[in-house]
Amino acid sequence: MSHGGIDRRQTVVTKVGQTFTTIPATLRLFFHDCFVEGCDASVMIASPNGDAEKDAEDNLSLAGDGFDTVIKAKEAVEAVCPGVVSCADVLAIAARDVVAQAGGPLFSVELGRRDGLISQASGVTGKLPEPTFNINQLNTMFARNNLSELDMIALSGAHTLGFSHCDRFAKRLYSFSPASTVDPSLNPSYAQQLMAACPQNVDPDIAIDMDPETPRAFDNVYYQNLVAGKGLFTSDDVLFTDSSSQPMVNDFANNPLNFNAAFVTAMRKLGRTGVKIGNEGEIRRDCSAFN
Ligand code: HEM
Ligand SMILES: [Ca+2]
Ligand SMILES: [Ca+2]
Repeated sequence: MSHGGIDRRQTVVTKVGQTFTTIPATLRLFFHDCFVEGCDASVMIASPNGDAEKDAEDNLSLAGDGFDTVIKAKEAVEAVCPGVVSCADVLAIAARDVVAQAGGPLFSVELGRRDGLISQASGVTGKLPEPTFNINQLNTMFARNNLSELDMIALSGAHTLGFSHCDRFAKRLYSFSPASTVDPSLNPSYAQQLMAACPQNVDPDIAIDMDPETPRAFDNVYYQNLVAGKGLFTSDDVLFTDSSSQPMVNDFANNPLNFNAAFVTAMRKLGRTGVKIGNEGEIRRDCSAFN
């Protein structure tokens, strides 16, 4: 591998050493980039007017450590071979690297993406899944990005890592339905645990581990949690409660290697979403600004 590759990888390793959040933040950033305008680093653009993709409501919870990782890794690459590797490719590689650093599968990523020329907050509306989505809404949105139900279930396994703010699931604890304030599909002791961590009117900055068992390990415990009624969002929970997707959740819960293989396949497919070539894009010098 070139020195550019070594320096770039070292940048990610150093950043993870400084803060664990680097790992989930970078993985989620890749997903949010690919689902809006394709994998083109459109999510990285900073606008002085606060109207870029990253300013959209659905992107405000993207942790700064993800952006920081990509900007630093790109600088390391740029120092050795300027103008060759796009920010979109650096983001895809960084997402791969953080999965491996958390103990997940190692895999190669396809390269050659160009960086996009558009980044608008208004363009995000309706492109990203909501935690309240049911299985049909999830399947429809992933299918629009050429991802199958199996890919969707495997990619949801990213929730084996990282944090969520309380407001994203509070309704399941306090105002689920007229018949039951707590979502009956939640494991009762898990619901208690969530209520203790997220009392009503909690500080909106409080975030909790999405995987209550192994929050720092990229593993198949996410699926074991779903089987146990410990899926944090409705969009997680439905993967097990829906009869069409339940067999795949059981398989991933029981066979970590099947999960790893499906995750790698789905990440590669995700990385092909709306890829730009030639004059459809550019190789940005600075990931946060158009050239
Ligand atoms: C299936 C539909 C999905 C929904 C509805 C969803 C929704 C969410 C929500 C609401 C959060 C919490 C954000 C916060 O409060 O800070 C979150 C976090 C996260 N999501 Fe997803 N997500 C989905 C799929 C994915 C996919 C496909 C990936 C990556 C492959 C991903 C990776 C992550 C990661 C790593 C975090 C933790 C971020 C952090 O700790 O900074 N998610 N997701
Ligand atoms: Ca994008
Ligand atoms: Ca885990």
